[in-house]
Amino acid sequence: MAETFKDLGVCDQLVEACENLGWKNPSKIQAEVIPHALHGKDLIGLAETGSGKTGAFALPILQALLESRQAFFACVLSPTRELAIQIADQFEALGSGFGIKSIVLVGGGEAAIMDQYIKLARWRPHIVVGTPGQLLYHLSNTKGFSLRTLKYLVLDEADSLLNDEFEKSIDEILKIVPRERRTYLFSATMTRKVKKLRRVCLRNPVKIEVADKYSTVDTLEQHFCFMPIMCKDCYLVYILEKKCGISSMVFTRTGNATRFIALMLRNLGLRAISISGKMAQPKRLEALNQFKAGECNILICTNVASRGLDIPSVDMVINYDIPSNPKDYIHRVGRTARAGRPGVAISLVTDENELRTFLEIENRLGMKFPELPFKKEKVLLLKERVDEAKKISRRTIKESEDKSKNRERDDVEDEDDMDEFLGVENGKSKKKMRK
Ligand SMILES: Nc1ncnc2c1ncn2[C@@H]1O[C@H](COP(=O)(O)OP(=O)(O)OP(=O)(O)O)[C@@H](O)[C@H]1O
Repeated sequence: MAETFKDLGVCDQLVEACENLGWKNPSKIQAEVIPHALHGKDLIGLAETGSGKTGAFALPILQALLESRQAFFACVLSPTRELAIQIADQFEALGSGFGIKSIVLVGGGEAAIMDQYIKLARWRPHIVVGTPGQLLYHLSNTKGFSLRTLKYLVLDEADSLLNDEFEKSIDEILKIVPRERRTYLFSATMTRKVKKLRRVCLRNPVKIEVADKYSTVDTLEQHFCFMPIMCKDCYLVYILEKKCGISSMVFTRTGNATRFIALMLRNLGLRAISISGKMAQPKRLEALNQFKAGECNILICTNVASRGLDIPSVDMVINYDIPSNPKDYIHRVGRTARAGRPGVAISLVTDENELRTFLEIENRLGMKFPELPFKKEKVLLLKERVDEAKKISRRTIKESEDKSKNRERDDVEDEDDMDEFLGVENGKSKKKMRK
């Protein structure tokens, strides 16, 4: 196997860019993928979380771009906004030294759309990274932006993008982009459903699997902990306090739970922050940046943060709620133990249902995880503090909900005053509009 990026055929400029990032040697997936990519092949790349898949597709695209520069040369699709931003950062880090421009097309309100609109029109970036919906929005609404000359299409987290949720938008995008292009699909968990893969119109793709279909990395220590649901928060706090100072991600099922748990932990003096799909984009980014910068060392999140996010400092992942399938488990726990580093994953199992799901996960991975030997009496010493913290969180949430209800009511009353002022007829039509 090739020892260096140069051996793989990577050009000197990009070898230097890799060195600047501290990438001395190619990772396994990079070593396998890059030569095929440089020979112009379509690719399906399957490798563990944190194994350098982004570099595996970014380097060949950048090399081709350096040979013939062109606006809107490549498009990378991602299922989440945060991942899209991260992929664009990687292209920038590797390519900005030679003037490669990339843009991120993700939702985030009118200001974001305007900013993207201006950049697309005036800047004409080489690399477009985005979520399918926002890319389609710009393809339909932004003058002068088209992917008619696109040379490379990448579906990162391809199995997620080929799911029902994105089916319509991906099909629309595939209709728009030229058939004469290179197509790359990458993920740590890939669909084997040929029908799904066929939709993407790959041409004699080379399939590179550096991992078994379902696997986690060797440097990840995995455990579970069984407890009655009533004590779950005490166990969470116990673990986080025991491992205080390290950086952790805690996964829950719902956005409401992320908010509640983050408040509870903060009331206990822990530096926690939450992120979920329910939050407005600027808040999501702000929370993520605070976590990345180490201002908060505990991120409470939903699956929105489970795929692709590369935050090297994450030491521990806690499944507060068990993920509903092995794939989600792999992506969640893959937020730690990245690029050869060590990491710990702990799953909190509270009832028979969760236990069944957890056993399924173990089966699919072909592993048995040890149970953490916590002394229940010791954990329950926390109960009073935790209950008090929960009470305060509930009150805080109720107060903020009441405040926003009052604000809404004030807005409606303001409109009613305006209706009165404008006359009944006008008022009626306004109310209709409001409905
Ligand atoms: N050749 C390399 N040498 C050292 N570090 C590398 C190399 N290639 C990539 N990395 C680093 O490894 C980390 C993980 O890379 P990346 O995010 O591309 O993983 P991934 O395989 O896409 O993971 P996931 O499946 O979770 O999306 C990043 O911090 C990246 O900078």
